[in-house]
Amino acid sequence: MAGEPVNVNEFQELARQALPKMYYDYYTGGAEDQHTLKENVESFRRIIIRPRILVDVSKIDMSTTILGHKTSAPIMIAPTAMHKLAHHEGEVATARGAAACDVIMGLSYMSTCTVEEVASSCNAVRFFQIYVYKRRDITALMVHRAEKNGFGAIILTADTPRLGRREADIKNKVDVDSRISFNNCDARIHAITPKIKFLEYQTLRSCFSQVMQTEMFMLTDRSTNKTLQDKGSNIEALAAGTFDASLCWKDIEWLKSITKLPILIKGILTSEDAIKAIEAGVAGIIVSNHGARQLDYAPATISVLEEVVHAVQGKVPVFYDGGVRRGTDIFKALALGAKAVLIGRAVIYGLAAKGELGVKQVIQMLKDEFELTMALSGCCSVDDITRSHVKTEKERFICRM
Ligand SMILES: Cc1cc2nc3c(=O)[nH]c(=O)nc-3n(C[C@H](O)[C@H](O)[C@H](O)COP(=O)(O)O)c2cc1C
Ligand SMILES: CCCCC(=O)C(=O)O
Repeated sequence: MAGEPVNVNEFQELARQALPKMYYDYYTGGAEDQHTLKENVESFRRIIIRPRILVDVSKIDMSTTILGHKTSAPIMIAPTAMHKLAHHEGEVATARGAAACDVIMGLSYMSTCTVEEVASSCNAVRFFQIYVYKRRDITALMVHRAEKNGFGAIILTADTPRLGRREADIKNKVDVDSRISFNNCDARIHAITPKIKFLEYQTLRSCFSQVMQTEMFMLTDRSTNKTLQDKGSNIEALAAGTFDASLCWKDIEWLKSITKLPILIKGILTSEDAIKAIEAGVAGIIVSNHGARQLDYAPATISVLEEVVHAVQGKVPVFYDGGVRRGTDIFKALALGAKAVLIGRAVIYGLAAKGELGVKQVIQMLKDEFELTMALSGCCSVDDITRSHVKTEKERFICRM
């Protein structure tokens, strides 16, 4: 590619060049046929913007407030795992990029920098995403560490009782570089499980096999005594061994009992679940299909946003993620009722291409595109963006009838 990247797709190409194939595939991939993966992006293309003209757009204000935090634009960093696979500075670089652009940083439970490192690296407003482990005590400790380190909310990811089937990862037998470990987990294990304090976490692989003895991970197929790594995705195996597939609605009560932080629930795709989430007392909903990495043939996220927004009736803010690659996508999601969007892969592409600078450039690019979209649509503030600014495919179809 000649010159500097001018859009997210060009950053994706730089990331492809920068990363070992195994990691690039992990970051970009979706589940099974990757039908939903394509639809997440394609469905945005089928929504048309209805611009208004002759509005004074000489001043555009993109800022908004998310759970009481003022932010420069309705954009957050989605929690995504293991940023050190993309860049040696990992989540610290991502958080600094977010801080530089004055947007909120979502930190993954499966991060390769600790909550303490991220907290001390910059002043980004940060939310902490959790998976709930079979070992609830471990998850509780992670929540307390996030709380102690000034995180502003807990994002409970609720669409991952098991990891989706990502076939590239299976083929690649995706594994993690031996210099990298889930630092958050390491520190946590040392802190709360004195019995295994003596263990050396030299490599992630040895971490896996050692921790297996504590029955947190079950990386060994007991019938053949072969590690799963010989068979398929190590990341899937990690999730299978640690994530609590019995997690259900009543557990939100448990989460509320261990933290005062507001809880956002991530992974809602239906009005039924949106209503349950409100009944459970969450502070906000993230409409998400996990970047199409979980259930293939789940709906494209943008196609169900409005259903959820209607069910929620303004009781809590509704956030959106999935397939956002352009400022116009952000505009469309807001027009359909989202308070803000979370950006997953696009940020990783920036990180892989250029570290902190790349994260900053990707977010800035999306902000610039969004600002231009607002101006060309006749919207001066995010509150000016209304449902009448877009037409969905269904509405266009009805018009033709
Ligand atoms: C490589 C990768 C890792 C992810 N890891 C996590 C994670 O650790 N926790 C989580 O809740 N979601 C995770 N997600 C899902 C994102 O938070 C988000 O829902 C998704 O990336 C949004 O779609 P997009 O990538 O098209 O923007 C991950 C997504 C990707 C692509
Ligand atoms: C065990 C790590 C899971 C990270 C994740 O959520 C994803 O890859 O989508």
